[in-house]
Amino acid sequence: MTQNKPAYLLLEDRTVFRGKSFGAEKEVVGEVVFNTGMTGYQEVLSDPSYCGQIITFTYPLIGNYGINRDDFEALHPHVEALIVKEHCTAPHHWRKVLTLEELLQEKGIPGIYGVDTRALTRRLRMCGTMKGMLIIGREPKAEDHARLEQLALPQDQVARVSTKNPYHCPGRGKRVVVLDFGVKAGILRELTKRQCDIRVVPYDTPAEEILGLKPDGILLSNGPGDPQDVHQAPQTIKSLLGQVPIFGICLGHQLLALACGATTEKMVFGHRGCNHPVQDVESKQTFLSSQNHGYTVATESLTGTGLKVTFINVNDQTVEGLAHKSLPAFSVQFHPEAAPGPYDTRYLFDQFMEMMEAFKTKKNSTRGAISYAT
Ligand SMILES: NC(=O)CC[C@H](N)C(=O)O
Repeated sequence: MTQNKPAYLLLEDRTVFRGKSFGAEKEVVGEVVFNTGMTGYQEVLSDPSYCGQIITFTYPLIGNYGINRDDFEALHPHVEALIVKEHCTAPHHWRKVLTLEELLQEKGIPGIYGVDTRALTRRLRMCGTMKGMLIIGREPKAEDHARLEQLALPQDQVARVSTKNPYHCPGRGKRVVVLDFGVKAGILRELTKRQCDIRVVPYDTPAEEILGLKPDGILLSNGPGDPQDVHQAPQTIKSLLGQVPIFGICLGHQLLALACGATTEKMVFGHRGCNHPVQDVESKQTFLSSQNHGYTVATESLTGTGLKVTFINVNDQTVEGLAHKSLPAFSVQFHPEAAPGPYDTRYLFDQFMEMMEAFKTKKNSTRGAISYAT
């Protein structure tokens, strides 16, 4: 039990935040990012896209409804550490099976509480996300900072979180191959609700193997890290484009853009939370969306790619959605499956279903056509 040992977060810019330890007693290094959601800590903790990151929540009380059996987005959380103002030791909810601290201990994840998370968030907003080191039971030393500066953040997070073996979630409807870059359970849930027959395959599955599964559509999942580190994915997606309808979510959206020749860039502090407004460029309708990303598609790189912008972020005008102008492929930077967050954009899964149906109908009608020699 590590509760109440002094603990420190040392940032790359030498700032130190002091708090107390809870969860596992472990010194870790990661990219420190902030999430502005008021609820949904269990989904956030278990979202594979946070692999390698230390999360601080801007909401001051975390853990007040405990941890339940239903809301995990992956079997094992991949987050490096958690930083909160206050963690609740006596949560109350009828679905509660563990406290937040019990989960952190069980999964070997360290946490710090009692931190001025407002000041930490302001620092990250001003200076951008940066590397951080968690130190427990002793004050940070100059050598720690030197070590932190030298340590490179990992680049293999997708390989770490993607499934090692293909698996099948049977259904009566459309066959969807999910290219797993770190898929959230929420995405599979939305496909299952629509009766899809789902084949989840590892992130590095070759295009021929994917097409060999005879999919009606391909879903490019969310995932951690820099999209430019997933080297073979853009080439695979390029070979699939036009052959089968494609829907990309978050990392999947960024990889679709790379496959079409656009570029991605790192944002200063990213978008992580449940209330990010996005606007449909055509209808001008605004939706609230759930988001978790630190990279974005560079708007100026879209010229000549065949892609058009379908959604923009209302706060900073960054690209939030893309569609191919002539091929059946579209993508969003935000999370239509929510988990956690608002369900405003869940209709995009229906749009994917319609795209698969239209593509199948068109293919069948051209396959059966008789051509006459003239
Ligand atoms: N949720 C995601 O898929 C995140 C995508 C990517 N890792 C980013 O941070 O931008």
